[in-house]
Amino acid sequence: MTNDHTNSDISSRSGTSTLTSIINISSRVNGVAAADSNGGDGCSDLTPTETVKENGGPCTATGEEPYRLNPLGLNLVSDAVRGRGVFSSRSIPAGTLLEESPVLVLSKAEWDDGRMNETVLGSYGFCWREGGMAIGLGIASMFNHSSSPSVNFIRNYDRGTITFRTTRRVDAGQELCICYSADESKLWFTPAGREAEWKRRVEEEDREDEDRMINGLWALEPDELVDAKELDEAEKRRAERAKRMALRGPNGDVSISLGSKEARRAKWAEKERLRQEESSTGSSTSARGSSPSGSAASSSTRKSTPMIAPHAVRPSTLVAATPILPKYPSLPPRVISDLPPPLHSTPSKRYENPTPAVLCEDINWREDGEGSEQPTEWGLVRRIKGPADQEEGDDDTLLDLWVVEIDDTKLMRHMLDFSKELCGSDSKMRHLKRVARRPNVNGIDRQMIVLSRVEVLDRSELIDMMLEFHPALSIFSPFIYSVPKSAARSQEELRQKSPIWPVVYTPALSKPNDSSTWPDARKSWVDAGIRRVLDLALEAQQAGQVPVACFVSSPPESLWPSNDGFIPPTPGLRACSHDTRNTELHPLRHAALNTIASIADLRTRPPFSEMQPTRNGADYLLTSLSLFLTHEPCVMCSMALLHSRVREVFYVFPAKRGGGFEVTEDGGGFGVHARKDLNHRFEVWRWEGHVDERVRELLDIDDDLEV
Ligand SMILES: C[S@@+](CC[C@H](N)C(=O)[O-])C[C@H]1O[C@@H](n2cnc3c(N)ncnc32)[C@H](O)[C@@H]1O
Repeated sequence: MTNDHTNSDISSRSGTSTLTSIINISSRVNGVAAADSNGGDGCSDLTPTETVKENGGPCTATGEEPYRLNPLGLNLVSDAVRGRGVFSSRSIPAGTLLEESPVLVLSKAEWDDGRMNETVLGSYGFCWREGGMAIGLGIASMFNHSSSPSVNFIRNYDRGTITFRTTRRVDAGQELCICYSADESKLWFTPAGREAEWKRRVEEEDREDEDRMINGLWALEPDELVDAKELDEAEKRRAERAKRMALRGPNGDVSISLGSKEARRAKWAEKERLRQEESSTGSSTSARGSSPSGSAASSSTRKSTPMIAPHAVRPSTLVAATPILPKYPSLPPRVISDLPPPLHSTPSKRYENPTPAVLCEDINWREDGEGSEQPTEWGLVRRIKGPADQEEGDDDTLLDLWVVEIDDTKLMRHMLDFSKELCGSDSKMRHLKRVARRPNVNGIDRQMIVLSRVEVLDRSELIDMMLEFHPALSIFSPFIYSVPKSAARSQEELRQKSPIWPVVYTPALSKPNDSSTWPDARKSWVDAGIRRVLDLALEAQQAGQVPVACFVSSPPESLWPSNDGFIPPTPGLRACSHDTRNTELHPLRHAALNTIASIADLRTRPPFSEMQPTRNGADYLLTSLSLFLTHEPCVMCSMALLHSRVREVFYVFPAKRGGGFEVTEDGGGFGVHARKDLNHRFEVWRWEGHVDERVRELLDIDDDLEV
């Protein structure tokens, strides 16, 4: 097949058949016939989905040879939600090169002017250098997205190819996925299985955008108003918002909005209009991924985001940088003498180049737990729960709901539809079955249907809404009923809760609360990590530093958890640091922040710069790493650890005041590592093993010092 032929073949087709052609080309590039060259065992092991054969049609179980894409025995398998994807028909080890796929590169102008986002190719482009876009041939275009990908890709700009390599072992029948974007809110489609979470995020973003827009308009001086109509619209939005707020619970956590689809469509149309206005006035920051072609806006009817695959951005994110920026009232000029005195006496020191990070020595531990250099009386390590863990464990509390009793089966349908519309989006009611059957006093069964949380709607609002939904519902009289606040996490809980109200059963992964069940190898490794930071902190103390130290490392492979979502860490990556505020004359040089900076620095230099990053676009993160600290970190460092996506943290000394992790029974403390309102959680463990009294004294720090 000549190049000319290939090109015309591709451009003359559209949709699925085009891509099937591309795949056939790939097979030939790999020197493999399209038919199975591996003596494979058909598509039965790949159920429940179908295998796509060479002509794009499904392979039936009629003894037909299974289709293999390349010598590794990769298959295309399709399902209704995600479309086609790449599956393995045999076990493939970590680090295997799956394919180096050639790409066709379009410049930014070609992509935008050709309105590619409005074509089928809009979902297939890889961002390329200088704002260009690349369409991958071979299997490149067939990988679906996963947030814990089994395949990594590297763009080879000079060769015009993309290399795909496995990041972990992939078993026969498993799908091979890449990560399009570490931030899933930037995807232009709802990742399968994430619909509920996605809906919640879109709603949150919409609310934020709306706030921004309203506040922005409100902050404009009258003579700066671009258009009086905009002000009207802002006013309308404010009113709408106020109305919706009235339907929210005290935490503002549920939005009950009947017919919200139309509202969202209108809002997005408005955003697109604003975005277009912005790009026509040239004020846009035109980085790819934050500013699609102007033409893309008109495609909003085809799909919500006319953006391209990896690193694409949904429109609501685009508009976050919206045109109408708030204008803050100008502050009175500040008199220099009002300012506090400078924090440091030698300002030149503040901006010294930091010394490059060094890969510190590994810790001394034993797989069998025996014979470490400093055998410890093995101490207990206790898991520190955050507010989210505590809430999940909070199992015996009740929730007040509005319910109705119903015996008329004809009205049942209407009432169920109303209930679905009303409480379907309330995350605090998802654990409840909507109907309960209860024998009443005369022994006759009665049905009850849940409607809403009492704290979200009052009775008269609810009755108005019922009437508006269907006049026949006006005969019902809602009353308050107390139901279990959370799902059943064990069979025992299911038995206890269901007689009160039927709840769903979501068995919890049992998380150990202490180290008693840990394997010896983990005990030995954690012990060695703790010893390392105690030693480092003593050295820091002797050097006149604040005696707080930190060590971060990828855990040895034998200690990796076996759960699906675990992303293997960068092997051998580790760093340590102590607090350096005294020598660097900088108040933010805390041990944890220094260590995060060291990891980011190490990843930019060999050997780590040459390794596959654990996840594209996430090179600076502490993904899957374990971190040891002498002291519970301050809130700032705890947030930095959260932002770095650390996997677990161990520390020895709790903060005397205002640490980032520990929470008190009366609800004090922050529990930054496990909060529902933050987007990452990690495990936190407090070491309660033996620490020499003298060491404790030397490492004691002031009550008020943030570390
Ligand atoms: C580069 S294509 C991947 C191949 C595609 N499945 C096909 O059949 O051609 C990207 C498209 O696949 C779908 N997709 C990929 N990953 C997905 C996921 N995790 N969940 C749902 N759809 C996904 C989306 O429709 C997206 O626009």
